[in-house]
Amino acid sequence: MSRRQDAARPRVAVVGAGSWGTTFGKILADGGAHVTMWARRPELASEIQEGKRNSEYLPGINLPRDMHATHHLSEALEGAEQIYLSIPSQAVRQNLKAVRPLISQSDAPIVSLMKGVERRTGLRMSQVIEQELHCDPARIAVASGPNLALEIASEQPTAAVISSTSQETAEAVARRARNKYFRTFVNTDVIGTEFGGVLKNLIAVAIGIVDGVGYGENTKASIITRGLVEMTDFAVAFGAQHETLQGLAGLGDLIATCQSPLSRNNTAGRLLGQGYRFDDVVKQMNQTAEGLASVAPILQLAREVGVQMPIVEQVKMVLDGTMNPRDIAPHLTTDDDTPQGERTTNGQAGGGGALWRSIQRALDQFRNGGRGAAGDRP
Ligand SMILES: NC(=O)C1=CN([C@@H]2O[C@H](COP(=O)(O)OP(=O)(O)OC[C@H]3O[C@@H](n4cnc5c(N)ncnc54)[C@H](O)[C@@H]3O)[C@@H](O)[C@H]2O)C=CC1
Ligand SMILES: O=C(CO)COP(=O)(O)O
Repeated sequence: MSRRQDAARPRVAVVGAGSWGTTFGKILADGGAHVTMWARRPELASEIQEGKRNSEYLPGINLPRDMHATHHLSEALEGAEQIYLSIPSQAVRQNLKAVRPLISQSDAPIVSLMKGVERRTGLRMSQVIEQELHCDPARIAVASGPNLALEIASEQPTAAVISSTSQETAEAVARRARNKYFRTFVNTDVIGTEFGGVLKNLIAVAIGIVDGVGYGENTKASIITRGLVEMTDFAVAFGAQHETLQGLAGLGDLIATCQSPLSRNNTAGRLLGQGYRFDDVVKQMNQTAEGLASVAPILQLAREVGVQMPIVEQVKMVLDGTMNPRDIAPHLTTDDDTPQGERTTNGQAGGGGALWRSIQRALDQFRNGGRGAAGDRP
């Protein structure tokens, strides 16, 4: 590609050059954008810029020849029409403080690729972005779904959902963030989409734990199924749509993360199940396992709205060293003595659920102006 052709392409910035940031940069570049990655470490920026590799996070992957990288934030953000953020959730606020003065003249959409909540505040990443950048929520989007970085970097066909309270923002981002191997749907349920990504990490830690102990498929299927109920109850209590949790950002991501040894949350859980202590697990993980930091704030939020999360509670006890990993599986309900009904939906269960879903669909179509944008609706 000539310099002139390169300059004519829409510019986007990706802040964070770990496994997901770099993979998303590749998605965007393969979709036709002029991508500049920001890497915190100069040596990583130069490996991407010069060698078109990120050997620490994406071994064996060749990055697009026209993908750029810098360790100067101002260079990465200059002229960006869309800005994607992919840094560990606990570091987002401090990084946004550096981003803010550099984009004061810009109204570019800000897209969160992260799947954690802030430990100190319990806030979702879109809320932290809104606070730190003082921007209209309609400018913020989040991307989520069954998106194990290394598989996508190998160009295996994958779907994701882009969510924003503004349908227009969601569609603009979804149009940019797609290519022949990466398909993006849209929705306007930011709460459900973000919480889906956060909560499936906690269930994936539980799955890792029982895997590490040596339990088999029945145990894992039981935890995945009951885990989805916990995820749904929690997210709906905070205003999410039930259906979002059945879609790519909920069930889809839950399946991928719970099944794959590529998942860092699953891997962290497996080490705990094998008997490693929490501190040793953290030392062994050289990549981000968001679930470990999200457990405590999620349980705090659950208590505030009166939602019971027996599986997540047990994950916390294993992390704290107060429960033997072997004991996690039998306690799948909150009350082991009294048999519970197998409730799989929230308050709109039964006949009301179908009616509710058709009302939601009608509302969605109305919001889309009858254009039938590809919503992520099962
Ligand atoms: N890797 C994956 O398959 C996927 C990850 N995600 C989410 O993407 C987010 C980022 O995760 P990954 O890229 O996987 O993590 P990673 O561990 O691969 O990379 C994190 C990057 O952030 C940098 N970093 C660490 N501390 C920092 C700080 N204080 N300030 C600035 N940069 C810092 C690291 O140097 C590294 O480049 C997480 O929220 C994760 O849940 C979402 C979908 C898929
Ligand atoms: O979010 C992911 C897949 O969708 C990645 O999961 P891990 O962070 O557990 O690797």
